[in-house]
Amino acid sequence: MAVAILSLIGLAALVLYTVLTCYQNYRKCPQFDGPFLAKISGAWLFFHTFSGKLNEDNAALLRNHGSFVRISPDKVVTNDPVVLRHMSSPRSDFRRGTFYDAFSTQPTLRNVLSQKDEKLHNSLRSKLIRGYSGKDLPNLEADIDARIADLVALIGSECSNNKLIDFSSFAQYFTLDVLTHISFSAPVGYLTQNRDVYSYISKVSDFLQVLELGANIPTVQRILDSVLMAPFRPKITDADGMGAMMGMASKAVAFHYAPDAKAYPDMLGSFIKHGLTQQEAESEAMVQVLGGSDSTATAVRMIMLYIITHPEVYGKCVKEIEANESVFGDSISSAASRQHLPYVQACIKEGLRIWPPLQALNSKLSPPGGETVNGVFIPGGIEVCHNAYTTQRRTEIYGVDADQFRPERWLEAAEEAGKAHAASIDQGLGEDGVSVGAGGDGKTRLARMESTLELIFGSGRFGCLGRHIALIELDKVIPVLLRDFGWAVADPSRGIESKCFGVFVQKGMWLKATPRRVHDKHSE
Ligand code: HEM
Repeated sequence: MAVAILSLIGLAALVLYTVLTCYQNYRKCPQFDGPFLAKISGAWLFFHTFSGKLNEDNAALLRNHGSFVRISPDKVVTNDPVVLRHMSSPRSDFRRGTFYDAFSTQPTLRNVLSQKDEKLHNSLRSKLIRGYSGKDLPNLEADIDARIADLVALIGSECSNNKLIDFSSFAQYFTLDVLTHISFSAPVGYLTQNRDVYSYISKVSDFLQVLELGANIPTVQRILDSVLMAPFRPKITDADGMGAMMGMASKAVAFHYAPDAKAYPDMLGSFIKHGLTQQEAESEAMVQVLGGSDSTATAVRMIMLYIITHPEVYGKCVKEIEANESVFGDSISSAASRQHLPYVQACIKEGLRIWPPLQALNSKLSPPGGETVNGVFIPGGIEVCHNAYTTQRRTEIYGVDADQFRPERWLEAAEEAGKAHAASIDQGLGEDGVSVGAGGDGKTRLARMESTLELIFGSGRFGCLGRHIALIELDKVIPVLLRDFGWAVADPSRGIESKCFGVFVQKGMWLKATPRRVHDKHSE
């Protein structure tokens, strides 16, 4: 009897505690609407992150509830460009949210992506900026050309064996080889070996789901950072996966820091020149690979997929490239692509818009007293997250057909603004690497579209450092692939399998390629 009474009291206490916690959670920002479960606990966000389609679920909520929706007790998601730009602007009191805690390769060592202290972040950024902006990389384009030549040679050899191409893998082989080449002067050779070296891609794909759960749910991150999890963390001695890639980066760093090492004209060489320590360099090397390979691979895949599945668009691209054949060599420079291929450039922009390659929450924390931004009061201590999918489909910015892939919108807006064609989106990066987007207020439709598109790379003091490199890759590789091969989706009933864990895990993009041009392999 006594046991039964004690159990009942215990149960009642538990119920009371749960109810009080849920009520306290609810009170944090009751003014924002959202699913009931999200207002009282982190469960909604946990399950929707786990599902691999949080981006779409948040998009559906934003379509129903307006520009702010609550997705956990202290998190709201938005697609308001004014708010997004404000939070990252140099003088804003918003800070990085808990999201960024997940991106340290070791719990105690912060890198540029995970550093939340503003001063330390600024100082780190200033040491990295010349490497990322390409200013210290005299061979940047030539190195990318060499890897494009490998990609073309690989596709050519698969064609001659009459094989279908798994373009989802090839796109990532390409971006991994480019990044390891320009970062450490040592491409891994994914393309030449035509295989997932270190099983990096397959293992990291599984790891991304855990990474995203940690980024979105602080309790999960605390568990991942605990000593209990230490044995399961990637180590540089691992034979495969992320650990093996860290091992490779660590060797490259040691090589660069050796007492008798020469000054290499690569990103690591630039970081050393600007004062990065060896330990910091190891951590930054992994940010480059993790931050830059999946995102750019998704961009290459989706831009290609949208072009080749829109016959009229595809035809116009090929016509434009053929008309300019005489100005290109085997490779196509970024400048030539931007100057001579306005329609292809519009396709690149439209592809990045319709499918932003990174759709993570990138939460920013409101200042202690709260702040009113664009007419909305955000209480203190609330994390404001981004939904890139719907930001890039805002009809008042892109037009009523914003849900459609229609590259012409960029050329029409440019004509309206009295320009020959829409500029590349790589135009707004200041000397210090802080984006200087116009904001769009009172500007032409083109300026509003461009400054909104820029948000796919973040903005202001947190804007993507690798944007310039990613855009050069796209300027070059998309026209070369369209010039050198004819493309068709192998199974029209299936395009690509995609899961979103902030970055996309994409598989099964089977294409049929047909050579259109005889070319020599022109690598290195
Ligand atoms: C199309 C490709 C890419 C997209 C869409 C993209 C997007 C982004 C976004 C949204 C952020 C976070 C912004 C924020 O926190 O608010 C970011 C940060 C970052 N990205 Fe990229 N990125 C791309 C390619 C790359 C590449 C190729 C590299 C490396 C070469 C790279 C390196 C970085 C770094 C280092 C940061 C952290 C910057 C900082 O904290 O100051 N990214 N990127």
